[in-house]
Amino acid sequence: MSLLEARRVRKVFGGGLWHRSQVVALEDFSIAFDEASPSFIAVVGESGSGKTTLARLLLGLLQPTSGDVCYRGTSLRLLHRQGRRRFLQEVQAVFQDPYEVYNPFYKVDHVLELPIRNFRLAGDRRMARALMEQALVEVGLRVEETLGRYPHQLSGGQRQRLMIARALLLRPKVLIADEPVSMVDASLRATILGSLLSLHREHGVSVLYITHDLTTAYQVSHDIVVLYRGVVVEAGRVESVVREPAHPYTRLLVGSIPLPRPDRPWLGERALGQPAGLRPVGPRFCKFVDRCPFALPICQEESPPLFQLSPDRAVACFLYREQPVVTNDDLTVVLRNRAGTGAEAPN
Ligand SMILES: Nc1ncnc2c1ncn2[C@@H]1O[C@H](COP(=O)(O)OP(=O)(O)OP(=O)(O)O)[C@@H](O)[C@H]1O
Repeated sequence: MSLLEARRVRKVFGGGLWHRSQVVALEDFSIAFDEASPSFIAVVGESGSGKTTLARLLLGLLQPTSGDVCYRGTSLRLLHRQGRRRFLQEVQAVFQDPYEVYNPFYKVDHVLELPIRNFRLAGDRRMARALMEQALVEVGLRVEETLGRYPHQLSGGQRQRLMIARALLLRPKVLIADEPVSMVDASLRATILGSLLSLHREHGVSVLYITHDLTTAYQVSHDIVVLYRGVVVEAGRVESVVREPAHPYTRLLVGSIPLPRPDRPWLGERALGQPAGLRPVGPRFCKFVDRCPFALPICQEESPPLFQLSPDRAVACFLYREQPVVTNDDLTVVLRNRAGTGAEAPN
């Protein structure tokens, strides 16, 4: 049984009488995190692709329109008090702007004291202090420069690392990190991502790293899921997806970033070619059809299922329709087939 699992989760916003205003933020998304085999998965996509919606669904902050999110086999909707408490401890989040989490009237110590108290992590004050100091050191923060200060007295990067320290304190099994480094500068970015990596490697925490930035996803994650307008277009080992992108959208993404790849010239959007000029026909279609230079007539009227390119690689594109279809579009099958666990060194 998975620790945390999304099963064909779909989220539609808006609606009511005005169906035209509906937005399908996420379409039939499945993913699983196993306790025995921790993973480090990046979810990458441009603005509006459904990344934050996915994070909020997995954290139980949003209800799926259909499908379900389960924690240790039980739907989040049906968790009772004790199960919910365990979920809140084992599944932690780090968000883009940690400032919102802080109460400006309390010293930042409060952020660490609260979970220690709520989850009874320490027997006395001395033990609580030791736990706090240990967590700070683990994310590279100096105790004397952090404790005793107010939130505004810390830098954005320090506040973000403090949130990771808080997550670490609770010894979670899964960490959902939604754009954790998009607000910090390049040097801190490496430190924060390093903190996430050591959480994963040294404490066996599964990390879902949500980002619009393919470069950092490539640097830290083991697997990658590429989202385009709420749909998974490609998934697999980050190494193979980035080196040999299969979906035209992934090719576009990879071509638009200056990866440190001397063997591959920077491509840019034009290198992919002009869109084929096909438009959707009817209610179902490939979401990328209007931008795709390789679009086929079938892309106008059917949404492609995930085709399995190799045991650990899948792509939702009719260019690969000769390949077997992944049953139920179940990504978990593909990501579980990864050659090793996240414990091995990523790139
Ligand atoms: N509460 C909401 N009500 C209506 N529409 C919403 C709501 N939340 C998200 N959406 C829509 O759902 C889609 C996916 O949004 P989401 O925030 O998940 O994307 P994202 O990939 O995280 O984008 P960004 O990188 O800009 O944060 C978007 O079209 C967005 O406008």
